[in-house]
Formats: sequence, structure tokens, C-alpha cells
Amino acid sequence: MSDPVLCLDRLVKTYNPGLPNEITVLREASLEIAQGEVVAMVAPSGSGKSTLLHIAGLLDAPDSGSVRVNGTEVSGLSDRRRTAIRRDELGFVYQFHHLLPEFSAAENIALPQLAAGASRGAAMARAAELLEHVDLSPRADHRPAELSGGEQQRVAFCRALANGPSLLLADEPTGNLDPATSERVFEALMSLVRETGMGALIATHNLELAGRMDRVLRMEDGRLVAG
Ligand SMILES: Nc1ncnc2c1ncn2[C@@H]1O[C@H](COP(=O)(O)OP(=O)(O)OP(=O)(O)O)[C@@H](O)[C@H]1O
Repeated sequence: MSDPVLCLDRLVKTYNPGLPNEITVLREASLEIAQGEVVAMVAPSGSGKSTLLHIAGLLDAPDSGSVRVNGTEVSGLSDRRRTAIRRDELGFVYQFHHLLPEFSAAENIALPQLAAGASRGAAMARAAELLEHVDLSPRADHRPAELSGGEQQRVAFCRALANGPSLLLADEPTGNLDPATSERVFEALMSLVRETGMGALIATHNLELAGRMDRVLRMEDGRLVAG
């Protein structure tokens, strides 16, 4: 059997330790995501969802507990190796798209590939393929400001998937959209994720969307429990 794409084991995280405003956000939070599995994380605001996603995305370290990505324990790795894992194995989507305003949709999708060493031709070809998948080929040369909110978010999904990651981490990817757009964007995301066979951890407040994923976890008192 292959390793889980993500294994978080008994993560503990306290902010401001020893100070009056000390707050323990994660209390032995654990989860495992198999290859191709799409997991929803439902959590009230302030319960530690972003903290957990930051740790899973190797942007922050836990106080204790372990993080394994495709079987590799990340604590103790050099910054360089950690950056390589983030670039090659993880894809990120946020509530706001964070596309670069001065570049076109296709160029935004090409950039992470160029950073990973792809040629411009190969990167733009892959961008075109991804844009076609989310029905945005006619918008390839548009800058983000010339796209609707739902279109911008679909471009952000393409960018997240550009380097063929095995795990997608998404923090309320449809949180900023109206219900109809949210539905369309969610469908686009699921179709991309299913097509590539990647695993995904998707934080959402939308219980209806969560119910359509393979598994739902709830954040409760700093732990993840089956929802
Ligand atoms: N860098 C930090 N320093 C101190 N406290 C922090 C820090 N980051 C987060 N917190 C606190 O930790 C708790 C959890 O924050 P986190 O952002 O993980 O929650 P969340 O579930 O993602 O919330 P939201 O849905 O509102 O974004 C909050 O009480 C927050 O104020």
C-alpha cells in the first residue's frame, strides 16, 4: 500500500506560550489522507483551521507532533528541502485568489512551473490545458482584474495544480463567492482533483459542499473528529 499523502500525528500548537494571552489551538490533532481522498474540514471561526492548514502546508511548525507528506517526515528537514516539497508536492488555494495583477491568467498558472524549472513553452502549454479544463480558454490572456470572482478562483485552482501536486490544501476556496458561483467553482475544483487523483484537505463552512466530499472532519477543542 502507498503512503498516505498527508499524515498529521498528534499536533500541538500554542501561541504566546507563557504570556497572559497564551492560547492552545491544537491539542493532539491527527488526520490521515489517502491518495485520491478528498476530506472536508468543518470548523467554526477561530477554532484553528488556518493554523492546521499552515502546519500541513509547511508554513509553520507545530510545538510537538509529526507531519508526514507522502511518507516523508518534515520536521528536521532543511528549508531548501521543505521549499521543494511545497513546490512539487503541495498545491494551495485560499479564500482570496492572490493572483498577480500584472500577469495574465495563463502566465499566473505558468509561474510556479517556471519556478520548478519548466520551459516557458511547456509551462504555457500546461496552463492552456488547465484553463480548458475549467472552461476558461477564452480568458487565457486576461489579467485578474478583467475576470469575475468565480473565474479568478478557477484560475487560482489551475495555478495550484500546475506542478502536479499530490495534495491540495484549500482554505475556504469558495468562501468569498455567492452560492451559485460557489457551486460552479466547487464543481470545477472537484473535477480537477478527481481527474488528477490527488488527495485534498478542504476547509469550508458550507456543510452541503462538505457532505459531497469523501469524508468530513470537524475541529473540536483542538482535535479533529469524524463529522
Ligand atoms: N500568530 C498568532 N499569534 C497569536 N494567536 C494566534 C495567531 N494565529 C492565530 N491565533 C489565534 O489562534 C486561534 C485560531 O486561529 P486560526 O486562524 O487557526 O483559526 P481559524 O479556525 O482559521 O479561524 P477563521 O475561520 O476565522 O480564519 C484564534 O483564536 C487566533 O486568534
